[in-house]
Amino acid sequence: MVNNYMTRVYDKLSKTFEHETEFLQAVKNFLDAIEPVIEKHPEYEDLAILERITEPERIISFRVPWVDDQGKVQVNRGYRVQFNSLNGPYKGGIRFHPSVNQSIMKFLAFEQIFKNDLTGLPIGGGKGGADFDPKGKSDNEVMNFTQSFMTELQKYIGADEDVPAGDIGVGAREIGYMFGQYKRLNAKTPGVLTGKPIPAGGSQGRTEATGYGLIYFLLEMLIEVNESLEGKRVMISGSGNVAYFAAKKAMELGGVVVSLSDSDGAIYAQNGIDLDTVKQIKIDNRGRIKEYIDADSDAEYFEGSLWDHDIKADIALPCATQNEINEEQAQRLVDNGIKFVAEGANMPSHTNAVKVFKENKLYYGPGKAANAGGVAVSALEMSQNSQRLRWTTEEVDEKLKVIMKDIFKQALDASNAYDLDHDYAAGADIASFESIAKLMIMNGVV
Ligand SMILES: NC(=O)C1=CN([C@@H]2O[C@H](COP(=O)(O)OP(=O)(O)OC[C@H]3O[C@@H](n4cnc5c(N)ncnc54)[C@H](O)[C@@H]3O)[C@@H](O)[C@H]2O)C=CC1
Ligand SMILES: O=C(O)CCC(=O)C(=O)O
Repeated sequence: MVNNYMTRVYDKLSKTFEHETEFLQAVKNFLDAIEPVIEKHPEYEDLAILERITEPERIISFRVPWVDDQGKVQVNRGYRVQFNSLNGPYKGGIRFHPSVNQSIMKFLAFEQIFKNDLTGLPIGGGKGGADFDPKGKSDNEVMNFTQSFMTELQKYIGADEDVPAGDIGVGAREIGYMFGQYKRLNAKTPGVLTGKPIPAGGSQGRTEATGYGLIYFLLEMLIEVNESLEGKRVMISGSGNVAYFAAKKAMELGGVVVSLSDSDGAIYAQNGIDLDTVKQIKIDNRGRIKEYIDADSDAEYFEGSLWDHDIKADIALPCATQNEINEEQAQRLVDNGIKFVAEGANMPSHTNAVKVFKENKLYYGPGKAANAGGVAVSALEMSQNSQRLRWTTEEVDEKLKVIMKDIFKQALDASNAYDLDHDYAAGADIASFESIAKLMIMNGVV
């Protein structure tokens, strides 16, 4: 970053929020990417475009008291970061994970502004969560916690104000409990949350959307350089919602998925993973991925990170969590033949890892663009709820394909316009920033 205005803004942020490492990382990556746009628009400095875009409209943080199965009172901290509502109601998931803090919430909400803009749908950027660890908790404990979380959160959300959904640790079960509690307190329509169970007003295809959308984005990356998914070896990390449905769609389209993981370790199956077994372990029984090797004697299990192992493959799809790939692990991927990286998770590749991908001319699809299918179908769920309609699985999937194709095109076109040689990360940032900056100017000083 050499532009003086940008440097001043970033320096101030890094002094004020020196402990918010993930937030600063996301902002720095973004500013580096949009530098050519700022150079073209010196008037943005007087309009304080960057100061405004990096300051959340508001951050809500709150106490979440609940009672565990032993009758003991537990307390967690909940958050909702309402970052930017220029494009519509704040939209973004709720994460339940012990690592949740203000920095992680702010980075996710910041990314969401641009991701949501790329979908072309009328949704602003937000994110929320709590430092609650669902691992090992009973169904009753999860419900107690979730109801207490919603009892406070419901004061700040609404179908036209802020529409949360799921993220790590929050799936249809948790959204169902949240929606039940919201209705009990407000007696309002379903549009207040997305990712709801289908009978409670959820959309067909939302559960699958992030993983499927990731593969539709990957297909565009492949087609652009005259390649296909057929026969390609695909490494996937994570084994949650995004990883599972990415694996399913990749296999359907001829890819060979050779790995999955969780926070304890990773499985590797040379000839491809059997997804029915994974479904039984991870989705039906909420178990650990290690159990897979009991059912598949050809598979191996490694403790620790998937990315620490030498696995020959063509495509890597990180679908677990932020900063899961560091510089050294990125170099290992390059050395093992990976040519395409598309991110299902949010910011899974550390900044230095992305540098390695770029230096080695890998095709790199950033999470902000590649994983936008989930929030896009959430916005379609909002549309269906407000029209009191239900679209079929096929209708939703068709719309998702069109949206992912369009997001890829926006990233590619912006990369071409600035002569960036297939830099889809910079392209996605530039395309969405240009659109948001225009909107900021139209809206006056807000
Ligand atoms: N659910 C959605 O619609 C969307 C999710 N994402 C992102 O995708 C990623 C995964 O989310 P979901 O699949 O929804 O969550 P999930 O809770 O269903 O699954 C998370 C997976 O990541 C693994 N994991 C968590 N921490 C880990 C660590 N430190 N090391 C290795 N594995 C770890 C977990 O074991 C689990 O397999 C997150 O970054 C999330 O923000 C992005 C867009 C939408
Ligand atoms: O569907 C949504 O609103 C949440 C999606 C989300 O959290 C994400 O895109 O990271």
